[in-house]
Order: sequence, then C-alpha cells, then structure tokens
Amino acid sequence: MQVRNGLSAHLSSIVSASSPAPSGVLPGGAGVTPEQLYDLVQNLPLIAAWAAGAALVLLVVAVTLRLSAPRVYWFTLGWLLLAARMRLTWRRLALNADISAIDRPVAGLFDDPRAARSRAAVPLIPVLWQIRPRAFGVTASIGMHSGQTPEAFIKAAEAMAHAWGVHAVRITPGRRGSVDLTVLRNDPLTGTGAHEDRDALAEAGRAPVAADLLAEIGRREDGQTWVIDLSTFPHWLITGATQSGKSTLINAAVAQWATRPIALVGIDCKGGMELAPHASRLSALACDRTEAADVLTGLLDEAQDRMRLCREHRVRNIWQLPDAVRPVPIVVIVDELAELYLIADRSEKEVTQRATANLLRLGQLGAALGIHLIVAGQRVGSDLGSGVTALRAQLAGRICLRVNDDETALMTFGDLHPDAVDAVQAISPHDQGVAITTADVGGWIRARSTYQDPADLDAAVAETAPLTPRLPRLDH
Ligand SMILES: Nc1ncnc2c1ncn2[C@@H]1O[C@H](COP(=O)(O)OP(=O)(O)OP(=O)(O)O)[C@@H](O)[C@H]1O
Repeated sequence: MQVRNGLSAHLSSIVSASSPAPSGVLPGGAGVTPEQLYDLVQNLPLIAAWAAGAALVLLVVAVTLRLSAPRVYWFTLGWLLLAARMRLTWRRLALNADISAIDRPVAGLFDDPRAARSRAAVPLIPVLWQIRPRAFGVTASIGMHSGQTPEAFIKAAEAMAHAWGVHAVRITPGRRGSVDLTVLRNDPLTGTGAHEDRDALAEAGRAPVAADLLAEIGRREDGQTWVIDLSTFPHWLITGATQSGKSTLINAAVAQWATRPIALVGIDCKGGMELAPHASRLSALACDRTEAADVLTGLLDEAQDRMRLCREHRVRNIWQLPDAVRPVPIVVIVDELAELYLIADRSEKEVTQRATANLLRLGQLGAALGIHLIVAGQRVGSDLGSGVTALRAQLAGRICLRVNDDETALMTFGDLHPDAVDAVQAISPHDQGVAITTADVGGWIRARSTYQDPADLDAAVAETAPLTPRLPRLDH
C-alpha cells in the first residue's frame, strides 16, 4: 500500500511538472521538488520491477507469437528487430567489408596544398535507408558516395548476411547513386516453410516417413550421424579408388533399405560380383551391359506407369498418392559406372547408348516417381563421354572417398564445391572409409563410414529376402 501511494505521488508529480513551479523547486527550472525527487528514488525498485515484468510479458508474447503466428510476429516485431540490428551494425560493417568511401582532403583554390595533405582522410559511411518489411524479409536502399560502384556492395553481400543473421542478401543496382537491398530472412525453398509442407503432408499420411529413405552410414566430423537421405538428395554419385571403402559404405546403406518396403535393383557390369551377395533381396540384377540396358528400359517403363498413375490422381509425385495405390520406392545401385559407358567395339554402341540414355532419363524423372539412383565408380572422368557430365548434373548427393586421380575428385565435386576438391586430395590411403560428402548445411563435410564386417552385412541383407517387392516391368 505504501508503495502504491509512492507511485501515485510520483505520477501526480509528473502531472504537476507542467504546472507553475512551486517554491523550493530544484535549480534549472525542471519543475521537480526535492520531495518528488526523493519519492522517485524511493520508487526506483518498483519501477524497475514493473519494467522487468513488462519486458518479460513482451518476451513471452513475442515468442508465442513467433511460434503460433510467425507472419503476424514478423510484421509487428520481427522486422523491427532486424531493422534495428541492421542500423546498429551498419557503421562497423561498412568499415570492415570495404564499402565505406574515403573523404580525401583536396586543396581548395586558396589553400596551401601541404596543409590539405596533412589533414586526415575521413571514412564516409554509405547511407542505409528505406528499410521496409516484406513477407520474405526486408528491402532497403543504400546511398553510395561518389566514386563507389555497386560491385563493392555485391561482394559484401555475404558479410551483410552474416552480420544480420539472415539467409541471404541480394544487391541490385538501383537508381543512379544507390543500390537496392533484398534481405531474405529464411531460405524460402528449404526453410521452415518447406518443413511445414512436409509435416503437413506427413500428417495427411501422404509423405514418406523420412526414415524410410534415410540410411545411417557413419559419423561426420561435426559429430553428427552421416546419412544418405534420398528424400533430401534423391540421387547420389559415390566415387572412390579400389580399397577406399566404397562397397562397405554402399552395403551399409543397402542393409538398412533392405529391411523396409523398398525395391532394390542392382546393375553391376563387372559380372555382378559386387552385388551378387544381395541377389536374393534384389528385385532385378543386371550383370553385363546388355542386361543393364534391358533393366534400365524396364525401369523407364515403370517410371512411365508411375507418371500415368500420378496424372490420373492429379498429383505431382508418388508421395501424394493414396496409400493403397502408391508404388514402392526403388533404389537402383549402379556399381562401376565406367563399365556402362566404355565401348570396346562398335557392336556395343547401340546397347551402350540405350543403357546410358535410359539411366540419364531416370535421373531426370526418377525423384518425383520414387526411383532413386546410387551410382558408384572408381574413376569417373570426361573421357567417358558427355553423357557422364549430363548424368552427374542429376546426382546432387556426392560422396568422394580416396581417389587415385585428380579428375575423379574434380568430377565429383568440381562443379558444386570446388573447395572440396582439395579436401578429397588430402585423404590418405590409410584413411579407408573416410570421405568428403555433400552436407545439407555448408555444402560439404568430412565423414567416416562405420566399418561393418562384409559377411555380417551380407547375412543381414539375405535375411530380408522375403521382403523383396516384385516389379513386373523387370520380369523377363
Ligand atoms: N569405415 C571403414 N573403417 C575402416 N576400414 C575400412 C572402412 N571401410 C573400409 N575399410 C577397409 O577397407 C577395405 C576395403 O573396403 P571396400 O571393399 O569397401 O573398398 P572398395 O572401395 O569397395 O574396394 P573395391 O573397389 O576394390 O571393391 C576393407 O576390407 C576394410 O578393411
């Protein structure tokens, strides 16, 4: 009660501050008597408690809003916080990222040139203005100083994204003397929105359980489990010299997919030796190029059947089909890619062309139709023909174990992550099972497969033979 009286006295003091100052006011004409000041000091703990309480309530409201209504949160508070961060960091960012201009002293007509030279050069910070909220983030403009060009700002875009904790900053030249900023707070393609879509589909029972297509194969150097997740990267290229640990890694993944309702198809043009131990769990196994061409033709027919089914149900991929009609996913393992592409004599030309064209077509169509490619090779180079480069473009997931030639390292990572090529070349022959692999964040990472006895893996796969789905299109 005493506290309340104190606060009301303080409030009335504020009201009375606008009225003529009574006798005994503090010097300076602030209109605050020593009694009022005493009251104010007395009530400081209460005012602090109120402020802390209000801040806490605001925080709870903000967090709740952010979780339950992200859009409302963004347009009320989120963008203001981002704008404040942009303004607070702008000066330091401009200096560190080399986007400030220098005001060099110039001698005037009547100045002494030596005196002008002795004056210190002053950095000129470009003007950040017109920060406006948008659904994807904010837009803003930067007013450049004379002598500045948009290129310097384009180079600094990544530094801006880091300083402001956003997904990306895009810079476009604006009106003369300015550049326009588009600040994307999340990756609109893979951010929370995409996960929400997937969650919604999963709830409706129309999305694959992510774990169905995900195989755990080892550990990454950031401590996370190394996985091949076909729902993130539908097709994979795996390269590695002999004895680098390729088969161990692929077999570990196969042993997990084999326990699930997934069809496995093998293409092993070296006589089927590598995949032979899994034969009882494979829906089809091709052991030479002619068989490979036939199996791939069958898979393409299967892809066309699935396309027709999707069309009939007016959906864009098999995961949106009703459970009752949804076909099983198919994982096609191609061991030793070069065997499929290299032609020994002209008589093999037609069959090779058929096989490689079908493989490429599957890479282009397969992801939405639940047909996934795991393509492995000791050596993958441009000498295999332009078809290999076209196929590589479809294989977004990459794993490169130790290789014996630079070109294979370049073929595996040179197009997507040139900086990963050096990391591949640093893998020593003693590092069996160590690889550079595609990562969802950061592009690539070092990882090591978990070594499992091949005999154990073969036995585990053999036990799953009764689960083998039949693919009528591959029955010959
Ligand atoms: N993750 C691992 N940790 C430790 N050693 C491993 C690992 N993976 C493989 N190795 C070792 O490397 C040897 C070769 O592995 P693997 O057969 O998988 O290689 P590969 O690349 O398939 O060789 P090839 O092409 O000749 O068949 C294995 O016998 C094993 O001793």
